[in-house]
Amino acid sequence: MNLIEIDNLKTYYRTEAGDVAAADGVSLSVSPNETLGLVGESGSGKTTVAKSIIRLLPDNGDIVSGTVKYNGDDITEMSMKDVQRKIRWKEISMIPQNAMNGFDPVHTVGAQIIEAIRAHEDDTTKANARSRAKELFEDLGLDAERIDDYPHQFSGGMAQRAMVALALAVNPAVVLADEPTTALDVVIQDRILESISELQDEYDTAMIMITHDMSVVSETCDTIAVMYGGRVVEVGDADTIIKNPRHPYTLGLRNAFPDITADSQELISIPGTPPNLVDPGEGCRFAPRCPFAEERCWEETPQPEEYDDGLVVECHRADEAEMLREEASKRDTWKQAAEEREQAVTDGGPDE
Ligand SMILES: Nc1ncnc2c1ncn2[C@@H]1O[C@H](COP(=O)(O)OP(=O)(O)OP(=O)(O)O)[C@@H](O)[C@H]1O
Repeated sequence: MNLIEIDNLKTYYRTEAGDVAAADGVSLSVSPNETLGLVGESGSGKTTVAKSIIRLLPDNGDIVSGTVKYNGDDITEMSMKDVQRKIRWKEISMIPQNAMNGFDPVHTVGAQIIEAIRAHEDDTTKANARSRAKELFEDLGLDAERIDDYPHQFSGGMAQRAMVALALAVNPAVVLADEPTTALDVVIQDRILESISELQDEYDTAMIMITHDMSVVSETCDTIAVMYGGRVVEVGDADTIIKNPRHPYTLGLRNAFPDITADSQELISIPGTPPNLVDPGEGCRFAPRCPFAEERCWEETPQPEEYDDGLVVECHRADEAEMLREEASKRDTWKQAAEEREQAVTDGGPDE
């Protein structure tokens, strides 16, 4: 049974330029003990999806349609009071992008973890909560004595680990981890990911791991959802997505982290820029950057389709995956497409 079930979620930000369709019809699900990796370039809508789940959107952000069900209850329909009392932190916790911002600077880190534990478990004594906080610190490779330090006394990596401790302290059913290891060195990154997965096994926690780094997801995730321009363009089993994806965008992303695949050694970035989410228009949002775009890709928005490898993909040409994989592994494919596009823009300019 799915713990979290997101169906056709649309979350928009109101701006002077118009509504930014940051999540534009996102459907996803997560079950207990599953780790779902949410990947995609900056601005693709990953954080928006996570913040929508626990209703932590900024003032100009609105869930305009769709549902987010937790254990069958639609979080989007709950009063904010109920979300705060019953869901946020207790059932679903979030490790934010910048851990330092997650802590209150005037209280010690330990005091904040102890308070979180006691706020959700009325019968836990302070001493018990304290020993649990210390245990978590140790699990995460932190010196247990440091729980009496203030947040500013921690380095970035330590604060990040302490944030993981805080997020896990209340044994939530779901943890939303937003780039939990960005800006940390590789050794600490590995250690954090390892600790998270150990604790996850112990408590059967489900996790949504947001990252732009394909190598992080390859190590930790069971399922991967690839976001582009506010939509999930490809989702399925992590191994399959990493080794044999179908969407050209995933193929492009994979090229940027060549160490995760044996057959592509070159580091190739995807030329072009992400779409404008104020008025994305008809057609595939990736078409302007896609080396394989045909006429219909510009005109018809591809709908999600499931293939026999279990992948659900939004691409008109996903059934030609073998050819796409072969061609996408060549630098020239991306370079030529970008050059042709540039030429078309020049040719198509206003007539003098
Ligand atoms: N408060 C806001 N007001 C207006 N637009 C916003 C706001 N927050 C985010 N956006 C826009 O919504 C889109 C999705 O942003 P989001 O932060 O969800 O993406 P992301 O994939 O998590 O990126 P990153 O990895 O940089 O966090 C982007 O175009 C972003 O500029």
